[in-house]
Formats: sequence, C-alpha cells, structure tokens
Amino acid sequence: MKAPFSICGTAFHAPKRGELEILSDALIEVGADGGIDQILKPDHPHYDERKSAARASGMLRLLGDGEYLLPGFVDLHIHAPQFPQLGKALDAPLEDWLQKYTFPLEARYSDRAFASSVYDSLVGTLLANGTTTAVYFATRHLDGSLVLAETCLAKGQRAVIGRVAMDDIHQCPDYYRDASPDEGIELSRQFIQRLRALPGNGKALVRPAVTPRFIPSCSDRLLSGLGELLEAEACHMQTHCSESDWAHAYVLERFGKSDTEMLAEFGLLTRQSILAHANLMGTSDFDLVQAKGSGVAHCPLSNFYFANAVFPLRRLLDQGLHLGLGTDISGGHSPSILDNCRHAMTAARALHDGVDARLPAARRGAAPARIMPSEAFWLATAGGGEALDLPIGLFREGMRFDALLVDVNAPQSNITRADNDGLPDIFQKILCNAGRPNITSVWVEGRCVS
Ligand SMILES: O=c1[nH]c(=O)c2nc[nH]c2[nH]1
Ligand SMILES: [Zn+2]
Repeated sequence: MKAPFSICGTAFHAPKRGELEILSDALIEVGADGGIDQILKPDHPHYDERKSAARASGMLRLLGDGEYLLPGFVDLHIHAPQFPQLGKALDAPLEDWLQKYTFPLEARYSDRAFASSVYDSLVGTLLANGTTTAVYFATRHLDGSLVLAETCLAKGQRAVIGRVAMDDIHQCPDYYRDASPDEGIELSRQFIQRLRALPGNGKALVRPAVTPRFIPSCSDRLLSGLGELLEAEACHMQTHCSESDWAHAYVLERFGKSDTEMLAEFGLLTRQSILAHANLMGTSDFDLVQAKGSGVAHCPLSNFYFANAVFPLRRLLDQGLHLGLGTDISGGHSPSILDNCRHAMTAARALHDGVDARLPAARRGAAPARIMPSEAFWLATAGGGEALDLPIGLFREGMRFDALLVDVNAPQSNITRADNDGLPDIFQKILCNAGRPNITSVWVEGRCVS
C-alpha cells in the first residue's frame, strides 16, 4: 500500500526514555509525503468516520490478532564494508583485528561491483531486521562509498553515511590510507557534495557525515581540516571514541588529553556528532559531550569483544546524554538492533548483579546499573532519532512514518503466548524474543521497503 494510507491497530513506542506508551487501536494517518498526519485514539470524535472512510477507499491496513506496530530501529554505528566478515575473525584485540582482517577487507571496495553486491545484501538484511535508519562507516574510497548511498536510496533505507578519512602512516597500511591530509579532506568534501546531489535524494533520505576513522588513524592536519570541513558543510560527524584500553591510551600518550577533549579542540564535537563506544570516557568527558549536544552510540555486543570495559549505560541514561544503539558490524556479529537491545540489558545486568561483598573487588559490579526493556527500546528507536536530530523513532504527528510490523504468531516465531499476557507482557516478549521471522512489514518515509 502506497502513502497516503491509514493503519489501525496497537502500537508500542517510547516517547521518553524509560516510558513505554501503548497506543491501543490507534488510527495512524500517513500522508502522501510519508509523514504522520494524525493519530486518532478510539475516543476521538471522528475515529469511526475516518476509519470507515479509509476502509471505503481501500487505504486502510487493519492489524490482525498478534500484530503490533513499532517505530523503525535506528542503528547508530555500523561498518557496511565489514558485512562479509560478520560472525568471524573475532579472535584478536581491536588493534590487531584492524590490521589482520579489517583493513585488507575494506581495501577491496575500490572494486565497484564488489561494493555493490555486498551493500545490496547488507541493506536488504538490515531492512528485514527492522532497521529503518543506519549510520554507516563506508570505506576510504569515494566511488565505493557513493555506491552505498545509491543502494540505500534504491532500497529506501534512511541513512547517514561517511567516507572514512584515515592518513596516519603508523596506524594505516600503505595499501589502505589517504595519501595525505589534503587528499583525505578533499575526498571527504567531494563525497559530501556528490552524495547530496545524488538523483532521488531530493528529500535528503541519505545524508553525509564527516568521518575520521578514529584519532589514532588520523594526522593532526587531517583532523583539523575535517573540523573546518564540518563547519563549512554543517553535516553529521561520526568517529570512534575511547573504545578500548589501547585506543584510549594511544590518544592520551599522543596528546596528553582524552579523545573527547581532542575532538572538541579539532572542532569535531557538535549537535550532529555521533561518538561510537565511549567506554573509557571519564566524567568530564561525558559532561563535555553533553555540553556540545553530541550523541553516543552504545555498541554492547561489540564491546564484549573489544572494549575491555562495560559502558556505564544506566548513569548516562540518568544524566540525559543523547544515546542510541549500534550493531558495530563486524566487531558486533549481529545485524539486529533487537539483539543489541538484549545485549545492552545483559551487560547492564552483569554490572548491576555483580555486587556481592563476598566477591573479590575485580568481580564486583556497580549497582544500580541495570536498565529496563523500555529503556533498551527507547535507545533503539526514539533515542537514536534524537541523537541524530531527525524526526524519527516514535509515533507522533509531524514525525516521519518509519515503522515495522511484528507478528507474534508468525511461522518460526520464538515468541510464546500465555493466556494471562497483557500488552506490557507482549511488549517484553517482543523485545526479548522477536526475530526476523516476526518482522513482516517495514516502512520508511511511508513507503513499504521490506
Ligand atoms: O569496532 C571498531 N571497528 C572499526 O572498524 C574501528 N576502526 C577504528 N576503531 C574501530 N573500532
Ligand atoms: Zn566501529
């Protein structure tokens, strides 16, 4: 069904962090431009009349028993070129993993045909898992990175995409680095301008991001030039920040300051910046991120492999930082944001429930640390949208209609039904056990894309 249309049924969303709102039998009217025009509850005086009119014109999608509408998921941090590596090569720490597996793989994206076949498969997989917006690192290749943007446009996925800038001769191999700071800045500029001008991108479904890979892979001149580019182009920015012991210590040793402080000095922290990981940030770093209005992409699954630390999610939710979730493919081995909701809850639980006076200090956690399913869901939806400063992630008039339909009765489903399940129970079961077979329709900008 093409917009305009109406969809009527029960929707779950989390307009505020930690607050699940259940819209029972809501009538959601999606306008021709793909936005939410109006949401009518059953007690609205025109509810019956508008529902009947939509039905009469063949523009009503009535949800059946066991079908629930959710806002589309936002993946705040993912490496598109690493998709062929999903689920393997996780035997090494970050610094070795980059050199041994990841840079050789990313170097292959000078080949347009290879890029196109991987990106086609990746974007299809993400949409089928309910990811309606993805914030992608591509590679350092200009053409290959534009192929990713073209693929998102063709398949209808909302995206923020960065051509990866990396020129440091010590951290980047000869076969995979920008030849100079000037080249890194110029290719980044061309990428931003060409992406914005792509045919079919008039509504900016796909947006560019200035993307220094991380401070260790960039020279000072590249970082300051990218800061100037960011100011000139007023676009998003993404990078890795304080991810692991090695990455964090490397920056401290090079500058005598933390990653966060240096990113701010280079002009790279803005309201549209997304910092991946942030595991080893200190209190003053988090305060600085908050003061700049930047967001953090929490990547719980990847953190189990590379971080050497547990992200203090509870504390930052309470502090009010802009926060969302990232799969961090392929440091994270799942393409699913729902999976990452579960890993976020598990990591937070481990931190919380480790508190036991009989345990040695090194094995004790730091309660209160756990998070609730509604908080994980907020991160996956409204939190991600807020971090990106985009009108997505919840059902409200004026927001874009990016959504997914979950059928708890779908064949191959792992969701159990009990006769005493209320709607809050069903929501928790979806969050814990829904998978790709349950996600039966996905919309972006009101268009059915999966
Ligand atoms: O998880 C990560 N994946 C990467 O590709 C990367 N590059 C720098 N730092 C990184 N961390
Ligand atoms: Zn990453």
